[in-house]
Amino acid sequence: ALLVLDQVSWAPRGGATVLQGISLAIPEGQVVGICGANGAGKSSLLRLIYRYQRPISGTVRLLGQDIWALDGPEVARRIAAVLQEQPSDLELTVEQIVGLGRLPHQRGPRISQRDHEICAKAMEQMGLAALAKRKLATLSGGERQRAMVARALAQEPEILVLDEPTNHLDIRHQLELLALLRTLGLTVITTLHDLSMAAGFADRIILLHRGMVLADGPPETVMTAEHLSTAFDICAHVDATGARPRFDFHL
Ligand SMILES: Nc1ncnc2c1ncn2[C@@H]1O[C@H](COP(=O)(O)OP(=O)(O)OP(=O)(O)O)[C@@H](O)[C@H]1O
Repeated sequence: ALLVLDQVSWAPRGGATVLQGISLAIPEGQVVGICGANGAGKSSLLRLIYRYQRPISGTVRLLGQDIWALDGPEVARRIAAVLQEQPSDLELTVEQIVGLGRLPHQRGPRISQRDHEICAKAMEQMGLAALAKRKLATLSGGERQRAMVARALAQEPEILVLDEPTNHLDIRHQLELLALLRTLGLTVITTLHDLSMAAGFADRIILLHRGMVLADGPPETVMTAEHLSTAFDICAHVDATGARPRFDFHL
């Protein structure tokens, strides 16, 4: 497997355990959706994977190597994270933001022709070519979100980690983004709140519940009425007779 989490636990300093005993092996090219209730630990799990937070026990390994034994730029060349934009990003133009994705690859201060081409392609893929000179502050929420994805693509990673990438996107742009993510041939690990979207998109769903893996596997085995009722503390009904599962939820 490309990425292996072995008995990983995490807690904030002095705080209660947020993630406990997480073991996963993610093969190259797999598209993984992480689902679960608010506070289940989805974003915390992603932060361990893109090496922002260190597990308190267990290891996260990339091709057998503990990611904490790799240096920062090496991790950044191999794992890119798409997060919500930061306030400091807002004054930058789209092409500057996307250019930041090339930083871990640059040897000197100069941006090469190849870097330019890679950034142009990433902006093109995300439908941002016409917005290249615009400051992020002037863009709509969806356009900003697409700029953050373009930056990650410019990083040319092996693993793309995304935290709620469909936030702010209208339904067409949600479908387009998920379709694009599938065509990249990358290993994709993303949190998704929309269960129908997750079921239609991911090869594999990891359903978290109170910091532990409640279910892990193909959408049809994970998205059962029983699992969803437990994970979200609701009454779930799943109609699995069609091409895609249909969900019906009530309290
Ligand atoms: N740095 C931190 N310090 C204290 N508590 C934290 C920290 N990071 C996360 N937590 C707590 O850990 C739990 C899981 O948070 P996390 O953001 O991973 O959940 P999530 O599943 O992504 O939730 P949501 O769907 O609401 O985004 C929450 O109770 C949160 O308050």
